[in-house]
Amino acid sequence: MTIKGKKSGAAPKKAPDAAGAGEVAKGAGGETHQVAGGDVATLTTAQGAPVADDQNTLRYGARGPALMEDFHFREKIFHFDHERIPERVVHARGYGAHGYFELTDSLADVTRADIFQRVGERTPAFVRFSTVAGAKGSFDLARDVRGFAVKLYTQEGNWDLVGNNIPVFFIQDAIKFPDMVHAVKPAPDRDFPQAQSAHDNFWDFISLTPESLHMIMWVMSDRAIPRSFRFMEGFAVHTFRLLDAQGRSTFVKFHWKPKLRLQSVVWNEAVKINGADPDFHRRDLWNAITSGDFPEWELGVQLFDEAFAEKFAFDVLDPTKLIPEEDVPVRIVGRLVLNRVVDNFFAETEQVAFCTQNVPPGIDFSNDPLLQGRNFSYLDTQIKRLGSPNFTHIPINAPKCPMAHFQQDGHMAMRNPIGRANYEPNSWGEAGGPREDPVRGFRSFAAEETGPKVRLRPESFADHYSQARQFVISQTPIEQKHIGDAITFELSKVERADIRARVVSHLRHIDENLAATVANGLGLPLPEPAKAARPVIADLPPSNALSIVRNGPHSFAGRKFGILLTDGADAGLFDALVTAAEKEKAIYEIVAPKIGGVTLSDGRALPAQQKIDGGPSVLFDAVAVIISADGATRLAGDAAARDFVTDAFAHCKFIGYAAEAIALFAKAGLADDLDDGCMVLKTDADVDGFVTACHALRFWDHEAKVDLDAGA
Ligand code: HEM
Repeated sequence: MTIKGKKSGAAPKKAPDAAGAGEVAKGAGGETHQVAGGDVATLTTAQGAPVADDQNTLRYGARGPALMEDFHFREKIFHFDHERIPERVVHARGYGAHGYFELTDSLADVTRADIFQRVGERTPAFVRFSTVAGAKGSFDLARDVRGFAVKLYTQEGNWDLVGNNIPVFFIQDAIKFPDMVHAVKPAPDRDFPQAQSAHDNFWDFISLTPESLHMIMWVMSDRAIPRSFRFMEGFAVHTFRLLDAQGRSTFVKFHWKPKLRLQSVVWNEAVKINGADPDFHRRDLWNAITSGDFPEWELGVQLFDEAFAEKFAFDVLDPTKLIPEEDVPVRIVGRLVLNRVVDNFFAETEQVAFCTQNVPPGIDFSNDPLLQGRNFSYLDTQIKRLGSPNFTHIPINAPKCPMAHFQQDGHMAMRNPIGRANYEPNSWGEAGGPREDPVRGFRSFAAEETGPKVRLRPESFADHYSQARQFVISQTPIEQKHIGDAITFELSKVERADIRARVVSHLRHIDENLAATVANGLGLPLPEPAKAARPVIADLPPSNALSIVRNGPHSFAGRKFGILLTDGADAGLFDALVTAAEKEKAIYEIVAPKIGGVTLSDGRALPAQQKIDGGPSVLFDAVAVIISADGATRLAGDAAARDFVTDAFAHCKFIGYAAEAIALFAKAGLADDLDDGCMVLKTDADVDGFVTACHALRFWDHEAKVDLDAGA
């Protein structure tokens, strides 16, 4: 059959490109052709052949069928069809950045690890933060543990500190990990709820796994809804070993402490942030780094020996227990600075592969059964996820130190050993490739182990409640209230009443007030206490290090003001606020009725960063409402503007306002509630006072005035 049509490849007419990319031409169908030339590169196929037309498939006649001969189309579509790889089975949603670790205090006395020898030396680092349960496309403010995985490219091999923002874990033995993860992920029949633990399966598992109760207290606290990655701690959780040149061992727990100190949001706010900006945490990290405000953490170590381990009330191999900082102080030995965003999300953040077994000489494992299982799991899952054992060839995973080995071939091998010898021992002398190094090489701690081969949980792991209790009593009253609210909320989503009651039966061992609050919030008779495997140690002292509020920021640096402006807003007040904010190293965004901005009282035009309905107050740490009388009257009729102030109030944020704003507060129902957390701004001194007040985390008194949670 003959199909009539125009010849393909007729050159379109060119004109300068409005988008600034060379010349632009319109094709016969009106489609846009941007044309290479000057500094603009030529588009090619993956084989390097220059492409003439990327808008039209090759076809027989303008309206005829596509031709199989079109290698450019086939290559482009086939590659697109294969773009996806499996997401991580846990921690699927994550965000990474580059930086460095700098040693500030040598650990040469206890370890031969090269990274800990020379004060002032910098080691390149890559960090990936994540949520655990949600899919890759879920939202940032899920109530969840945050992953805090650090890859340190040391001169003696990559060291991965694959941690979380919580120092303990749900389970004591890795064999329970698939069950725990299945339970928290969406139910297999209905595939919901997404990125949430508030459902029957999760709480069923928890209620039958009392070892998880300590971790549960952390996850129900505000630790699980951090303000941003920049304001959270990181922990490697397990007890590791440091080994010196003689092979002597010191136990160690690793901590990351944020320079900006700790800050979280409140639950009602988290729920709204997820709607307003599901990328809240990743955007925050990206913006901080690209604006030069580099996030920073200190690396701390808790060092202890066998003698301490023997006398400690819990087993140091039990990952559901922490060692209070009051018992073993955290020694700061270095700092981690994130100073470069990725060039490409997939190439770096998605393809990075952390693994607990990646340790350099001088660092070693303990017998923690969770750690031992992790060492197996990560490598296995990454071969599946990245498709080949050669994922170590991907630049983000490759060591930055010299390396040589005889591993070869496999899918996507990028650098096979060169030369004739691909085995050892061999007779090829210097050309024979690498050899062992008994001095520099990795050596395991020569632990002497005895005992029968058994499946047996040690009795020293049997105390499930004492540290959970210690965590709760270490919180300030507002933080304790949040824990109660969170458990009540989560259990209110659990359909089976017996599961709700079983959870409360555990809480009775942790804190009777907490158990009573939750039971009351659920409308549940207080159940009998669960059968405890070990009596609770009720007199563990509170630890200040466990509270966020007690470790909150000392300034407003790195935090964000939302400044609501209208036309005619007081220019002097605005300038004073900006000056104070900049002095504080704070960030601010202008929120206005129109994204085009406002005209201030002195006639100056200012663009806005947010339109009022796209910039709710949940996106800010504190707000200022600098609006004219006319603006206040107009905004009083706008639901988004009213929400801006009522939410800021309900979420205990400091509010600074121009006197003219009162009409908006009145309409929002707040006029009678304005208290010390709401400051009228008239003078520069008022503005300074407001910014200083904002140093505190929140003005918690507001929470008593608003009914955020029916269970409270
Ligand atoms: C203290 C307990 C644990 C912590 C702190 C932890 C932490 C993490 C972190 C931070 C990630 C994300 C890494 C990244 O950003 O790519 C991750 C991923 C993962 N974890 Fe864990 N995890 C723990 C327990 C476990 C256990 C017990 C297992 C299995 C036995 C496990 C298996 C995995 C797997 C399979 C991945 C996905 C890795 C990948 O696809 O690259 N984790 N974990």
